[in-house]
Amino acid sequence: MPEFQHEHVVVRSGSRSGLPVIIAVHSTKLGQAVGGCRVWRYADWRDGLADALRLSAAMTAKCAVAGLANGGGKTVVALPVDAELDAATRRMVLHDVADTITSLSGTYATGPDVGTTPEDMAVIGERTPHVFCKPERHGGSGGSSAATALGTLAALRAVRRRLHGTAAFTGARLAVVGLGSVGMRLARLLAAEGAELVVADIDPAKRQESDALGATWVSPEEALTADVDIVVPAALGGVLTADVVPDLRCAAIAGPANNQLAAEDVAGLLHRCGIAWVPDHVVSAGGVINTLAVELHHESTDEAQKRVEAIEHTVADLLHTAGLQRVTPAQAATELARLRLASA
Ligand SMILES: NC(=O)c1ccc[n+]([C@@H]2O[C@H](COP(=O)([O-])OP(=O)(O)OC[C@H]3O[C@@H](n4cnc5c(N)ncnc54)[C@H](O)[C@@H]3O)[C@@H](O)[C@H]2O)c1
Repeated sequence: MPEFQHEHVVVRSGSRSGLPVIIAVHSTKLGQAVGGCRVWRYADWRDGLADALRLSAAMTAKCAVAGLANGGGKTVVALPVDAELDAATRRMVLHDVADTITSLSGTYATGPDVGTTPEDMAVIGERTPHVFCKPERHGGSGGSSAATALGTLAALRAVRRRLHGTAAFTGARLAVVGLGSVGMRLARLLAAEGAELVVADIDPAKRQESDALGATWVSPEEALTADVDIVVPAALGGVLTADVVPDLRCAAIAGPANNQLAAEDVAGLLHRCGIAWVPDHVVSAGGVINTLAVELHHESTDEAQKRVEAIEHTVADLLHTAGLQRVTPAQAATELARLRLASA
């Protein structure tokens, strides 16, 4: 039986919506647990619970590796597969989430995630102060995609330096898979720095802007297996399967998409094939770093940006340690998180 590693897990029927509201607090060893609020459809509410357990543990690792004085948590509202939330029901759900957060006495604060927006955080904020990323007009720092893109760029600089001895992107070849709010911002930043881009998205409407950036538009499968220096997964998880690894032609993979590995052991497989994979929780930490710097520590946007850009050093150190100790960057990140938690 797997060990129960969470400090506190609440599952309750929302008193207004009747929907399952799940909050998993994985760890408060380093400080208040933080993690987004996912409102998503599940075949079984227990799948939502499994998501909350897994994602809250990943938030603990993310905060620890990023050097934040926070722990990991996650909210999941498990909707039935056929559910459509009208505006009134959505408010009820968000107030149910807020009351569940209140019941945790400040040990956990939430923010946006899949299926929620900064506007939703303002609704949660009507009933609890423990919420980040409200829109700026409501006193929050808004969405985190820009900081996540900037942090990803910083991570890619470290990878680029490790591969080619330079952090400049001129002439570097990268494939960005997924041109959503993070991926498109990142593609713009990379194109502005002279990178040669291969890009993909399942939404053909993204093609026009990518053409304007001078990127080569291909299918998502072609982008993943493109002959480039670095593949940047920036869409959904599970893209790195054991089957796809032999077809990969890149030297490294580093992107913000959550849960890129279809199974844990794919990290070892990539390593044996000579492909450096940087864990997504390290690459995508820019959003949470920026939010906490601005909203919790009241730092200026410049100071927050410097913290986000420091992801370059975190990734450089992990790649260096992994090389020295002959372990995967994922193992090096796990060990770093373990040490930071142990010394808390
Ligand atoms: N937004 C953030 O601040 C943040 C922070 C941490 C992690 N992430 C993760 O980064 C990833 C991207 O986040 P986002 O906010 O840009 O999401 P988004 O929903 O704005 O964009 C996702 C994009 O991927 C495309 N897409 C979906 N399936 C695809 C496929 N199979 N192949 C190619 N493209 C596909 C979508 O059409 C969309 O354009 C997600 O995995 C998210 O969980 C985001």
